[in-house]
Amino acid sequence: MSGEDFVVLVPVKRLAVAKSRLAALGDEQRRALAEAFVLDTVTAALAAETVRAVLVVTDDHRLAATLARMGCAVVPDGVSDDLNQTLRLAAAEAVRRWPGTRPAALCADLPALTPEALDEALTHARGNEVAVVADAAGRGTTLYAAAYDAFSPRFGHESREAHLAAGAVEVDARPALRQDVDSPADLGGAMLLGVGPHTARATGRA
Ligand SMILES: Nc1nc2c(ncn2[C@@H]2O[C@H](COP(=O)(O)OP(=O)(O)OP(=O)(O)O)[C@@H](O)[C@H]2O)c(=O)[nH]1
Ligand SMILES: C=C(OP(=O)(O)O)C(=O)O
Repeated sequence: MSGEDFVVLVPVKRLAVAKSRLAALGDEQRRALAEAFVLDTVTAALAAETVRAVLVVTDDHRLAATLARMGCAVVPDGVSDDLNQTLRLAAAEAVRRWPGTRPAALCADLPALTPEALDEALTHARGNEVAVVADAAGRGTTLYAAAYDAFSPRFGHESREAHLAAGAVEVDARPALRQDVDSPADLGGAMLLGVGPHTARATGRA
């Protein structure tokens, strides 16, 4: 598992509009959960042994300040409303700042993520030009890691299939890395796995 050779790129939508599929929980709770998921996700990524740096991409200025205090590098979106192009630009910035590293895009809604789960998947990813981890539903993608020259993510609708069709290799991962939270039911799944402290507080479990 040795070698801090990955820069983890974490895209984060502005909290005012993030996690719209949790709107039924009320605006305050939607926002609190969206923030808690980000904080638990980056806490795990920062602690992973294979990770040289965590580069968060966000236009949320208040959250950016919090994340910088935690030890993340933060850049604004390169373009508006185009997650994949924003990630490509962030990958270029990552390789410029940390030469010799590989970019890996990680979704920001993984409150059960552990450093060990991320290390294990990135270790498997290392042997492939492009590697992905599917979300718990088997339709989306939680992690996309690629050599810089091949870095061309296709996050969005049915992204697992889109990534595989473009030649990515799917790597095994623990549930902690696959359980993204898009809906209230997904939150139940993450709670069963065990969530990080921010999400535990936001759900009243801490
Ligand atoms: N920086 C940035 N991050 C984005 C953007 N769109 C989505 N993301 C992030 O990309 C990941 C997947 O996002 P989505 O599923 O599209 O959005 P979400 O906020 O998680 O959930 P919904 O609003 O319910 O779709 C999450 O980490 C988002 O925060 C964007 O335009 N800019
Ligand atoms: C954008 C994606 O995430 P979500 O499952 O959160 O929509 C995706 O899986 O490609």
